[in-house]
Amino acid sequence: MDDAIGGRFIKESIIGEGNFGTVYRALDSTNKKPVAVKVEKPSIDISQVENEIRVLNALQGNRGFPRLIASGTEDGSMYIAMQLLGPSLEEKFQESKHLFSLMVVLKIAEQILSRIQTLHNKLFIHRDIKPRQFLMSPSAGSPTIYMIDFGLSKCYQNGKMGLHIQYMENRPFVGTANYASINTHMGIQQSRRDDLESYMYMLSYFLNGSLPWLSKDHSISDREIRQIKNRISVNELFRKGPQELVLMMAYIKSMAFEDRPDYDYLMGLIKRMKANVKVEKKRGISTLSVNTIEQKARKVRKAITDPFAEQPDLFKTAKNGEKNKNELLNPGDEEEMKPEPNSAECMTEETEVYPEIKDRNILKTINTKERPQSRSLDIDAMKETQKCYIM
Ligand SMILES: Nc1ncnc2c1ncn2[C@@H]1O[C@H](COP(=O)(O)OP(=O)(O)OP(=O)(O)O)[C@@H](O)[C@H]1O
Repeated sequence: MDDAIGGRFIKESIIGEGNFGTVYRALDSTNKKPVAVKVEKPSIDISQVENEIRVLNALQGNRGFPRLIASGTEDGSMYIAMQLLGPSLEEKFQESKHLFSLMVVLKIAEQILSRIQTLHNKLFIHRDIKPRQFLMSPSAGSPTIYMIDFGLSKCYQNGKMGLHIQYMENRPFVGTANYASINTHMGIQQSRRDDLESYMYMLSYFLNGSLPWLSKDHSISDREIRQIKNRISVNELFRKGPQELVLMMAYIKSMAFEDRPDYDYLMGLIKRMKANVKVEKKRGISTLSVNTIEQKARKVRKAITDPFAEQPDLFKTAKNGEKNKNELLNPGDEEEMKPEPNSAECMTEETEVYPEIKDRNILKTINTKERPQSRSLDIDAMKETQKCYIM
């Protein structure tokens, strides 16, 4: 028991090592059940785990977020014990040789949008959306995808009046370059729209098997990634998918800094694509048939300039009760999509809940194993997050 974290969690193996700590598979000595324990590196000046605990606390009881079991300090490092989850979407994607069917991508899209909506309803933005942050359910056959890693999350609503955080420029980079929004690259304060832009890059990655700025030898700089993102058209990014994906991206790119995303609009587009895939599958048409996509593209392209415009009814809806034969996710995930109630869970207090951060000029830029990526710790932003008082 000497080696047990917090005198309770017996380390079994390392399941993940991030920039800011190590995640262990451990045994909870109180009930002999396996858990995941994240222990922060002692060298971290500002505790991301502390931030993560606050956000995860607010999310407890919502589907698709790991259960918080315990937290504390071990040898001066913060730790968090949580529900043990399965492999990440990145691992699943690599296992399937970078090939997900369109239906699988759409099911992933549906679940992740729901997770983002829940997080946003709790008044937090994630700021590091990428395939590694989504883990499969630990039990085989369960369709639930979990969102993890809230170390960089931030409250986007300030003050008791519920005011949105202010638009700012020259912000230090926070996130992962490959999936960061263009505005994040440009140093613009992140808001809900940026989580959604990262989400769309993730969907493009799953659909195309890669992203135009991913380089195998990690030789590309963050600046070059931003330049390619700026250059590439939305049509190109989703050339292998239905044009609804282009509409989704066009809508997200049209959002203003403080805008509340229209999650229903986005979810509606995903559902329409899913229904169409089912119809096409029944008719024996490949869901990635270029001709089919081109035909639809011609009808939809006109509408792209106005993402709110009434769209032509491109897709017939699937018959009720139609069975879904899918490879990665099982039937029943519609159940997952029950709208999350709107609730305000983070509020700033005029007095700070956590101690003043002394050195405001520290900026850490830490490169991950998966270069080209950078993930930085923004002290000012962390301070703001620390001011988010969770009721
Ligand atoms: N609850 C969990 N169950 C199972 N595995 C987990 C769990 N939480 C994290 N992991 C694994 O540990 C890895 C690192 O976790 P996490 O992303 O939370 O840490 P991090 O230090 O912030 O990492 P990074 O800097 O790479 O984002 C994850 O990619 C995942 O594989």
